[in-house]
Amino acid sequence: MKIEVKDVSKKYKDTNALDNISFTLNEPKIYGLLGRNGAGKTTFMEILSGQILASKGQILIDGEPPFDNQRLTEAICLIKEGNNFKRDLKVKNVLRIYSYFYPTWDQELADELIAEYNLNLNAKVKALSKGMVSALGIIVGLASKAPITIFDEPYIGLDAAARKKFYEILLEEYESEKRTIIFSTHLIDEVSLMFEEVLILQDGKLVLKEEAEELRNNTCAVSGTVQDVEEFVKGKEVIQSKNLAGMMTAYVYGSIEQAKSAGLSAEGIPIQELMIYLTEKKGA
Ligand SMILES: Nc1ncnc2c1ncn2[C@@H]1O[C@H](COP(=O)(O)OP(=O)(O)OP(=O)(O)O)[C@@H](O)[C@H]1O
Repeated sequence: MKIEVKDVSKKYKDTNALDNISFTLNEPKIYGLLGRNGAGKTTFMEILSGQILASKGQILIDGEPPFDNQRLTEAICLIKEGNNFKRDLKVKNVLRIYSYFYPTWDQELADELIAEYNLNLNAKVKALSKGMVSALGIIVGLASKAPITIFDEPYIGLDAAARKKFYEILLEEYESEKRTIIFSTHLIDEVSLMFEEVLILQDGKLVLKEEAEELRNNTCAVSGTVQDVEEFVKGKEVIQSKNLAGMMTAYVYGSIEQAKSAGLSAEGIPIQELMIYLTEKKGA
């Protein structure tokens, strides 16, 4: 489904949670939505999923706004960090409700995941551990098979092995049937290899939207003497630079090969670091 974000702002009293952002997501991909605390990620995901309205501008999904739009809400599944489910419901009833709600629901996958995460179907949500509540969210998100599936830090309380399993199943599912997956997380290093496109928000503004492959190939950390590095970065966009004892490291848009052929040492920048440098620069 095509997602068009047109001049969207969201204001809460004095806070501009989103400040005039515009972009288009044209195709099913795994998108990483990144940014520091309070950058506006959750606000964006809530507007996209039709849960709240923008103060200005609009989001269109295949040309229609998602708010109060059943055709679209059946096509979007947002799993948040917590509070996804009524606490007094039994797990089996939560799953039943979602299976009725999503026309694309995959019960076989849900059953497989229930077994994988050892979820007690007769337990009430309020009796589950934090990790188990997250597992329930993950099951709903994956089994919904919603054409737009959004995960907002979905794994609080889940241990590393359970998270790894989640990533594996997510990728398997995605490979067998492409859908738009928007993934917001602070554990960027763990998941960044899954991302096909990365969006970074800062203070409600979009500071980067780029194919992950492009980022990997066209950004690098270049190190050498201050003079050599300064010479190399002339005319290039510098994301961040650091000087120490006559040596300099610059994080730039440019290929590793280009830097190496200029006699400098160069390496790729992990997406997590890139996010930090980009948001430092803009915040400075
Ligand atoms: N319901 C609300 N009422 C008032 N302010 C809000 C509300 N929701 C969000 N905000 C504010 O809007 C800004 C963006 O919040 P948002 O939750 O969208 O950020 P985020 O990027 O998801 O942050 P985090 O990574 O910490 O979850 C923050 O300053 C936040 O305090």
